[in-house]
Amino acid sequence: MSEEVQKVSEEVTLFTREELKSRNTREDAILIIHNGVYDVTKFLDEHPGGEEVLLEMAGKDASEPFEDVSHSSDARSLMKKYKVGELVEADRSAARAGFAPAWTNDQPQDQGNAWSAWLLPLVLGLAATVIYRYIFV
Ligand code: HEM
Repeated sequence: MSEEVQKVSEEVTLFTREELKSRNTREDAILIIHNGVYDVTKFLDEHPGGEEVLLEMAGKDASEPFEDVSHSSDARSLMKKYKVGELVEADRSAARAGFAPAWTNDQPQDQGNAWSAWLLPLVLGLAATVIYRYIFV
């Protein structure tokens, strides 16, 4: 089992962003999506969103526009068919914006906000109590 995994990982072709830059033509179109490298040359005609958008992003990182469109799970499994490799470690982007759970990075910030969220009602409550006592007692 572990041997099999080893074998698969050895077969992954690694690319640098630099060498992919020039692969932006109708005859040779690649996309970078979430650190994966996709050869979409044969997919240009079939893409439901049209070939223009793919050609516009060819040779570049299309992670953001890909997520902006909210592609279906069908689209996500279809893209596996066009995967030809991955970016070298040094060129990978750390954030997988579209896939990151919302709570991962925001937690400390949320806790900070929780404090100020408590403070305002507390001060307003105290002020209301003081005013009430001043007027009615
Ligand atoms: C290998 C990469 C890609 C695959 C396999 C793919 C696949 C698909 C599929 C199957 C659809 C039909 C709707 C759906 O199922 O979500 C679609 C729609 C679309 N895609 Fe892609 N796509 C890819 C990359 C991109 C990129 C990089 C962009 C933008 C630069 C893009 C822009 C669009 C647009 C604008 C639509 C039309 C949405 C609509 O009409 O509602 N796609 N794509």
